[in-house]
Amino acid sequence: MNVRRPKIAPSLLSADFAAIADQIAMVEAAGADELHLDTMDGRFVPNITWGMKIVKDLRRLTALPFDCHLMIVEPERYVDAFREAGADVITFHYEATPHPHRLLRHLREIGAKAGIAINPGTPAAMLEDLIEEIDRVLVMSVNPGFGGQSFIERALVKVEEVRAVLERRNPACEIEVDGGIGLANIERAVRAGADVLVAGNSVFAAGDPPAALREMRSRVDTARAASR
Ligand SMILES: O=C(CO)[C@@H](O)[C@H](O)COP(=O)(O)O
Repeated sequence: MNVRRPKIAPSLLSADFAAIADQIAMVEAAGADELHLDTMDGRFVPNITWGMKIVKDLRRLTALPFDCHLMIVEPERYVDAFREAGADVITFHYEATPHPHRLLRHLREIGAKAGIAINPGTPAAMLEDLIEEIDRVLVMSVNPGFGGQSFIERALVKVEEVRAVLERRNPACEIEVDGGIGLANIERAVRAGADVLVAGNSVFAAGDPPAALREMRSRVDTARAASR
């Protein structure tokens, strides 16, 4: 049974980068467990965000773990640089490389937590031969590329499927859910088996972001206690 305390990871994609130091300090003070940093290349996804330089500069602002989600083609070309820039968890997309097994092993070799993400159209079963190599499975609950999209309910079934396999073969591995997470679904995501909840717009676009984060924290803890 999974008894870990779920983590909440505000997604900086939705933050105001003109005031990024304040935005990070705000979510850190409100209890964020880690920060989610989305790198997009305009090829794997239609949007473009930031690279290693930004990660390296942000690293100086906080000791919170950095969860770097690479929505890029050929992620193997860049993971070492993201690690050197300060990434703690590096998550690449199953759909973005022909060699996910090799890349997962490499991530552990360079001292990163090895994360792998699956798009809404990718079945959980595609991870079957990788399970023991993974530290974190990221189940996308929107199609990657943009913040503020609607949550795809089917993702919860996928979280349950992944949790069932992990319980048998790799119980230390975490499950992260990313996209459209907010008060309407965060408890259900925890009950399905999620350990890490990424929240972009539901935190940074809220009228009172610290209050929104604290409410999520409270609901997440209640949901985990009830599912024990
Ligand atoms: O990876 C992505 C989007 O592709 C996410 O990390 C978003 O940043 C989540 O934002 P919200 O859906 O929570 O607003």
